Amino acid sequence: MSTLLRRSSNLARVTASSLESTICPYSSSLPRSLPRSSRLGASRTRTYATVNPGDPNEPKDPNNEKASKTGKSVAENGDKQGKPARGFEDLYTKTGPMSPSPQSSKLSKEEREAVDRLMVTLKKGLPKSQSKLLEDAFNDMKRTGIPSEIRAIMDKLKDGHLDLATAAALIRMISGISRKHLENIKNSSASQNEAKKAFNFQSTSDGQKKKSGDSFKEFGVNIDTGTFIVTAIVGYLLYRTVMPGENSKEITYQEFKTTFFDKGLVDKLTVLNRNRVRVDLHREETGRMYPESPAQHGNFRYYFTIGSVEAFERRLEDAQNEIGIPSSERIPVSYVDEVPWLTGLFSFAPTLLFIGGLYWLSRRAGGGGSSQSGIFGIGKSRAKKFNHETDINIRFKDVAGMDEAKAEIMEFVSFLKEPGQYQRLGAKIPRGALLSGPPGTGKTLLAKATAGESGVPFFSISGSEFVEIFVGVGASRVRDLFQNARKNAPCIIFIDEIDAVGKARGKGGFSGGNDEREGTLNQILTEMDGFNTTEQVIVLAGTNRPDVLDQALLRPGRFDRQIAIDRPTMEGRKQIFAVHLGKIVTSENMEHLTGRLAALTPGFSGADIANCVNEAALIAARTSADKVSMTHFEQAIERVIGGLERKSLVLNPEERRTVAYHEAGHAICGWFFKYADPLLKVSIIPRGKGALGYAQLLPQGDVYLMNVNQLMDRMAMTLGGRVSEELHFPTVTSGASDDFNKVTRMATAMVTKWGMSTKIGYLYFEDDSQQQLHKPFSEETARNIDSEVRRIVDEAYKQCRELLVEKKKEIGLVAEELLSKEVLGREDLIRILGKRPFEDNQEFSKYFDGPGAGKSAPPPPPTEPGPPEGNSPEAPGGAVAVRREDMGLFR
Ligand SMILES: Nc1ncnc2c1ncn2[C@@H]1O[C@H](COP(=O)(O)OP(=O)(O)OP(=O)(O)O)[C@@H](O)[C@H]1O
Repeated sequence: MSTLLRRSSNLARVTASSLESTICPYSSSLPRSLPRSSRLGASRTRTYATVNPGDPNEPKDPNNEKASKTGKSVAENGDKQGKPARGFEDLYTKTGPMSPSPQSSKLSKEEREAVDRLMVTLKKGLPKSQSKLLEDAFNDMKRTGIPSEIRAIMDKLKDGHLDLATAAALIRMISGISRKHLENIKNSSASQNEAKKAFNFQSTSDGQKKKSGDSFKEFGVNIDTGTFIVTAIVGYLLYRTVMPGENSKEITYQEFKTTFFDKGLVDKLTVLNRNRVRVDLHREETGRMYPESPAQHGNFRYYFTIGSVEAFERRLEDAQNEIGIPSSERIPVSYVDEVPWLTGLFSFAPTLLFIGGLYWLSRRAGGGGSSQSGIFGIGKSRAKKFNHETDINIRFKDVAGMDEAKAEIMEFVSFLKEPGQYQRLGAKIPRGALLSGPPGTGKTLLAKATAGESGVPFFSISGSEFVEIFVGVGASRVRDLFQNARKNAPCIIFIDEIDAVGKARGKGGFSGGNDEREGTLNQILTEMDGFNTTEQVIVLAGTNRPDVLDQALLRPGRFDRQIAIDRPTMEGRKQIFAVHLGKIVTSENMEHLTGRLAALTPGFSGADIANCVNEAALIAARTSADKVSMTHFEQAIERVIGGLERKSLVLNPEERRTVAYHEAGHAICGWFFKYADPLLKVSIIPRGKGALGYAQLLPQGDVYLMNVNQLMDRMAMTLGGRVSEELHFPTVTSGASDDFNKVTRMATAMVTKWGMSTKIGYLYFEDDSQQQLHKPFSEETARNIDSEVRRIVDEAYKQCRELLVEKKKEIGLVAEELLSKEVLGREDLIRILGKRPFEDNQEFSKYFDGPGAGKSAPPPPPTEPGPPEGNSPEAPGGAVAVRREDMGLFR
């Protein structure tokens, strides 16, 4: 047989006979000669691979037919059957993002099968609704084919080429498809509904529904649809082209020669990158000879490796000479330097990364429940709009206390209600008001009440919501917010925590990179300037740190009014309790209850009070009580101040004894020092963090100033625990460390801030808490401060020791009773120690010694006006305001 093969004239015969004998032994209808012309084979192969839309053998799509009659494209017909895959429509129309080609290219059978396989794989990883969408997209694609431009690109890819121009065309086309798709869907409410259904998205519930925000929301949803289609196309292309296992097979040169070349099946050869040869076969002949072979499929190729091009050419030449192929019919060989697919893909990577990144950002920016989703909503304001008719039911009556602040802000209300009255007289209303004060003092509440009273919409946003990682987003959100507000005028904008964006510029310190924040602030400044005097938009802002704000914000014409809202006074607390107790079921006498609770909670903010009332109700519910009683309120306050009872913490008897004597020391001091605050309760039940016991002393009303006597008594009382330990035990414990901390800070403040040391004089030195490199005083002054602090503390110690030595027996009585009962109230102390030898403040006596006071169950919780520490905020005029955080328990 080998001799025969060497004779070229016998080739056809041998090939035919071998076919007859090995594959189709009974077929006599085979052509006697097989085509040698590679061109003929190639054209047949192409016809097989790509079915032309006009191919008479293809079943005719009625819509296509109709379309061709009317001159319309498939997409333009738009009915169910003929509708192209969503996102492809414009590729068939003149207005599409691509060149106006009305051509589409149907998928071949094998391509349809490949799409099915791909679909099965992809669907595995998708949720149901989305896999349905993907299936629809693929089915549409199978039904209507793919745009001819994509076909062209695929053909190129099939040939193994991926030049940059093709890659760019692909990207351009895909982005064109998705852009056009989005535009279409945005304009088409029908499509919106479909997308909504598919994704089961919730619609927003607020009143803005019809406004621009919503279209963005749906826009965001449809991005997904577009993405699916684009994904489908890219996935398909990649699948068809990248999966080498399906489309190619490596063989050796010997296999190539004996299996294909010698049998005349080779159509053409392509030398790739000078080291590999791709074999294109005559499909039909191969199919006949090897019906099982994948080589008969349109895009299947064999490859073999060569050592060098010269050697390959020589071998091929010899082989062709051997079988006698005339030079005119030699197998064509072409040479291609191609970018391998993976390399090509890598060159794609930046673009893909970019597209993926944008997509991811769009998802991220759309999160957080904002009314806009997608990258397109990133510059939109996230302010929540409260509708005055439905959402804001807060009025001034709900804001207790702060009468001055209310009076101040009332002017805004009357301007919004009756602007004419002001405008007639040529008065300009202040643009905005800055509400400043500690957390939870009711700033937001007051702003809401202002909106509620004036009956206008209320936009609420927090300063931090302006800030994004992108430069310019903050400013754009500010612009959007003010634009919205102008459209809804008259209205109120409330920017909470404005210090997040309103910090003084140029004070970034080492942090740098504050451009975005500054840009946002500048935009706020500009917008506030931008209102004309008749525009009824009031800007209210809240902050805990008015001191750090940029001065430009505070100048007249911007936040003209600065309203300081401090923690409520005794009277304020009563009113706030009254507001919150309104919702609670209790049979206590309201007047007495609110007064007593207010007395128990010096330094509490409105939010603390609201929390206490709620806690009390929870405690009552936990104990299945049918109403909330004084006991519950007191337990709640104790819990808020002292922390949770730590029942699991079991002290050994010796420790328990030490704690009892320590607390008894504090209690005796509180009882017998004239200027100490009256004692309310002593306990040796561990609570909160590290408190093994505590003595609770209650300030007689709100304290704003303290004199030297009060300070000395308080320091002496603070040292009472340690002194008692010294008097009753052979050694002392570490339990007094917190007391020493307080005493030292108090004495230091007396020396360095309050001018209470004659040696240092009337000087004020900043705290050293910021670890300044250079102390603002000399070494000598430092030594003097040290010695003065020491002297004051020593004096307090002496004072305390003198008292406790004298009252050693009483300490023992209190401590032993404490050991047996764990908690002693005021009544117990009166029983053990007799009446306090000093007159108590009337208000205090009314709630704690009066006729009603005894009724209240186990005495209440811990609070004690904190020592006027060095860092405690000072009220105007140097008065020291008592803050809740300054209040400590005498542990
Ligand atoms: N004067 C008040 N009257 C009634 N309730 C109050 C008052 N002040 C505060 N509250 C209660 O405290 C809660 C929190 O108050 P709000 O949010 O207004 O504090 P804020 O000053 O804005 O706090 P932050 O500075 O932390 O934002 C309110 O919802 C309300 O229940």
